[in-house]
Amino acid sequence: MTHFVTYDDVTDLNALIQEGLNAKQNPFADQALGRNKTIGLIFFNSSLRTRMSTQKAAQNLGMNVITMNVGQDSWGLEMEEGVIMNGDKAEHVKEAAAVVGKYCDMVAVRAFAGLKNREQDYQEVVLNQFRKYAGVPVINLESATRHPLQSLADCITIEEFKVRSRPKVVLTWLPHFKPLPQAVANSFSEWMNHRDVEFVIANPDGYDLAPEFVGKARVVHNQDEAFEGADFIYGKNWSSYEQYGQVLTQDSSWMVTMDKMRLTDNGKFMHCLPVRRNMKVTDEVLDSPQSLVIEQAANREWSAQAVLKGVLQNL
Ligand SMILES: NCCC[C@H](NC(=O)CCC(=O)O)C(=O)O
Ligand SMILES: NC(=O)OP(=O)(O)O
Repeated sequence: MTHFVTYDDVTDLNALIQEGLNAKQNPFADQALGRNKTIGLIFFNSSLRTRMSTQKAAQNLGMNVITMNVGQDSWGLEMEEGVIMNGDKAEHVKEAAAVVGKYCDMVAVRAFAGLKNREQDYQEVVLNQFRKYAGVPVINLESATRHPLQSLADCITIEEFKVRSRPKVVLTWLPHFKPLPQAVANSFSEWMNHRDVEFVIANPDGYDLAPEFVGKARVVHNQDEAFEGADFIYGKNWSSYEQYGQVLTQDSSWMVTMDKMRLTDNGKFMHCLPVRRNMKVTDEVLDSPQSLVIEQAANREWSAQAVLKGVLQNL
């Protein structure tokens, strides 16, 4: 693996899932592989899981880790080419990425969607600028349109907990008062489209994801109908793609409750976290044995380790 930015960087998903499961069984088997190698973790946005699990995975592989929060620890970075830099950004990504690439053997970047300009967000400017100028492999820690380390952890979790060979997996929109990115939902859909699952997306009118991410999924606008017989309920809020970045409704009837979970076939509840309790999903669901959110977050370590191993092997 050279870069890990989209699903297209994966050559064999089953093998990558197996790598994650192997790492979970034997975390320190590849300690020698990352010796004297350094990963830079660059954050333009907040993080708990991605930051800690990626650092842990790198350390399990014997790597050194340098973490930086852009705009707090470092200078603000200009992304646009050819501009007069007379604003609040003191450094251009051309120099910054190139310099980081000198200190690090690979660079991992988190840069969320701005949710103001759809074309700009969907061009993945920040990730692509790092790819262009860092001169080392780039790993996506959640970009404007995708969160592939999350999706790999989700695949691992579904593999571990499925009770039938072709489970029914439902990605459902949840209510939230803030506009959130589509990245987690896009990515989950992209990856589920490559799995042997019955995949359904449930969202209110006006919240359909971009067609290239929906793929062959069945989209329904009735949550109860989607939940019937489901094995996995994957909850996430996202702002509208059509009316880009807008909150069109906060309809609380889309919150996941135990009554909703009873429509499933003893289904499991998944969410990437952080989750706002009793707004997106009730305490009762999150605190029940049907919730997999902690196991899912734990699998972020093994997902990151599988990917970093693949990149190290290709250096
Ligand atoms: N990395 C996991 C999700 C990150 C982000 N959530 C958030 O920003 C939640 C913020 C809040 O609930 O205030 C998102 O939806 O893409
Ligand atoms: N799920 C996830 O990416 O969590 P963080 O935003 O805390 O990293």
